[in-house]
Amino acid sequence: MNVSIIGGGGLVGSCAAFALQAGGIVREIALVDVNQDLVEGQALDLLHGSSLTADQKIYAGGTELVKDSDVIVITAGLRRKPEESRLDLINRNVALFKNILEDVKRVGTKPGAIVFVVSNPVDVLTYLAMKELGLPPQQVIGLGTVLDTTRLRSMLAARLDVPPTQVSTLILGEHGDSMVPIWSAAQIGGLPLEKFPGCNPSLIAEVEKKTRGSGAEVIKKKGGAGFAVGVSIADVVHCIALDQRRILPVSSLQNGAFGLRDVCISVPTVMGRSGVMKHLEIELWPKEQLALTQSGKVLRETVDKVLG
Ligand SMILES: NC(=O)C1=CN([C@@H]2O[C@H](COP(=O)(O)OP(=O)(O)OC[C@H]3O[C@@H](n4cnc5c(N)ncnc54)[C@H](O)[C@@H]3O)[C@@H](O)[C@H]2O)C=CC1
Ligand SMILES: CC(=O)C(=O)O
Repeated sequence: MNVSIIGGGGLVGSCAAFALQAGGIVREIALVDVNQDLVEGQALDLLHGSSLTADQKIYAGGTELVKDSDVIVITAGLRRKPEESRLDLINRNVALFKNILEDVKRVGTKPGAIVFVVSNPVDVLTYLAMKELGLPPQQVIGLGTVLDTTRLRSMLAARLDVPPTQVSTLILGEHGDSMVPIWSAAQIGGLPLEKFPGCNPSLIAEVEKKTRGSGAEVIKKKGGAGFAVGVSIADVVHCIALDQRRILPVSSLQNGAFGLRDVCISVPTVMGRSGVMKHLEIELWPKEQLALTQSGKVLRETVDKVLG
């Protein structure tokens, strides 16, 4: 498995590369960035630790490297400011992103390669990538609400003093202001969250509020998310590499699940070596379904504006 990261010199791209190195599952990690010195420095720094991690090839170069990749991760792009929404970034990031897609098209991709978008606004840019690259929709995904979901799980675990890996909750919808926590399906160690000792509605509301604001909080305090988004990206790449067929809230083109159509948005998605294998639909609480429908509408309207 050969993975390239376009934007690999930046914070998100380099943290993803480090998480992939620590994971030791993928064989090659290629870092691509317009900032040559920075990306060469990142690759060198990673390479220096490779005798203590796994037998991987790690190197930097230009966009031509993506033609040999099984997964092409795109993290290149501008960061939002703390007071900006992810959708506000659209005006600043679309032109840059279209140039990257042109470059990828020019060098070409391997048959079956998965394009994995992380740059924001991720759902809109995933749709753009799917349209511009002309790849089958199952081969184009976005990180969607994978990061939001791990943030929610981790903060709920800390608040209830339980191991984070025992928390099973999900956020669906937009990676942005209209994200939808699915409390109806939340469990801890197989027990329903609402009956879990110490849990109550005000604790749930507090954790939800913290999760919604956590991206902006990290930007304000350290400039942008790195470690958590890095491990989130690696988790999705490992699921693809090992054909694990796990259910992940990645963003992908919808064709009817939860009433969502012609929009890239996060729903429970079975992910394997071929990319998106299946979208799973369950009955939600009516207010959750309504919020998911609304989230899809927000994204559809933005896509209409961007694509004219
Ligand atoms: N989907 C998600 O959950 C998350 C998405 N993000 C998004 O990821 C993106 C990157 O964030 P950071 O890494 O913090 O920014 P950064 O500024 O640290 O890195 C961006 C990198 O992209 C490179 N770049 C710019 N244009 C390029 C091009 N045409 N080709 C190749 N490389 C290019 C820059 O040289 C820079 O190294 C932002 O859009 C941010 O909003 C960040 C965190 C979470
Ligand atoms: C930047 C961003 O999207 C986040 O940290 O959630």
